[in-house]
Amino acid sequence: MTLPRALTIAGSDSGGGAGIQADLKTFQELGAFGMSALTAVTAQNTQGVSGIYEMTAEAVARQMDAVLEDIGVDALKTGMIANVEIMETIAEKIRQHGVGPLVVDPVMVAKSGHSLLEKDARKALTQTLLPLALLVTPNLPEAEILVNQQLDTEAKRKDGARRILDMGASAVVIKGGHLEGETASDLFYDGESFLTFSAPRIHTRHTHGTGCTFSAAVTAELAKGRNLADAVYTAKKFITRAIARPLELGKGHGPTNHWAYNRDRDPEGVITRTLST
Ligand SMILES: Nc1ncnc2c1ncn2[C@@H]1O[C@H](COP(=O)(O)OP(=O)(O)O)[C@@H](O)[C@H]1O
Ligand SMILES: Cc1ncc(COP(=O)(O)OP(=O)(O)O)c(N)n1
Repeated sequence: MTLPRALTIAGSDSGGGAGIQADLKTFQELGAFGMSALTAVTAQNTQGVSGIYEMTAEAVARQMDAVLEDIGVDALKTGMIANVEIMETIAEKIRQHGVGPLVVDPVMVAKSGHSLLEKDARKALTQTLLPLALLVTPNLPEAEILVNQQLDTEAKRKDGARRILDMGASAVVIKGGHLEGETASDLFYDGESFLTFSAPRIHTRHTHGTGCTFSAAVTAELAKGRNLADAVYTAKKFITRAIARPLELGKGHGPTNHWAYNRDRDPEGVITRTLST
């Protein structure tokens, strides 16, 4: 038996809702064999981050070599990267091993407000990893930082998406979890067409790790050989179901429910995919 192989290069969330833990749970639920290269250990729960312990760049390089020289990957993603040295090492290893497709989740700040990427590393992201990415998945504040502009209208978000592609990524999804309104709409652009993936907004405080889970789901689907737009559609279904059935864990912003996707079917037609110019 063979399984599609997916690698996450990201930080550990001791609370299990985001980071490596969310990625591996998502890979498993979507039928991919999950592997990891740890960039940092965080002491974290539903109430926030109380400690960050970065790996050395050497440790990240050795983990990637170990996986890529032996097992190989069908798709990979990055999440929390912590600092410029680790970022440059990851880019170098991806080029050296010639692996892809790559999904870059440009994690900068946790919802609890804690910084997960040093400020000087934000600029480095556009020069190192974005040019290697098949897809980059910023949330709205991250997209605004990448293009250094407020993206408070759809027209501005489309312009922002074009500018992110100018930085070298092949496609982008600007995620809509931070938008106001009754739908959670994610804007996809691949240089040819804009697609909006929308789902009803779920009113819950348990949205810790939504971005990690979403990008991991895209990665698992790419590992299976799905095309990019279909991979994003499945990821949207996965995250919507995971948010819709909260586990009510912890005293703060609890994790989403990775278990729900395969066991708790949403009504047909909840996710819409709209083409626009
Ligand atoms: N309350 C919500 N209801 C429905 N979907 C949501 C909600 N919050 C986030 N999402 C979806 O979860 C995914 C992750 O988005 P977002 O929360 O913006 O990312 P991040 O965790 O990186 O801030 C997107 O598909 C977004 O539309
Ligand atoms: C270790 C680690 N990595 C990434 C995040 C950010 O996760 P995200 O999916 O953006 O969700 P929130 O934390 O913003 O809810 C993290 N917190 N920890």
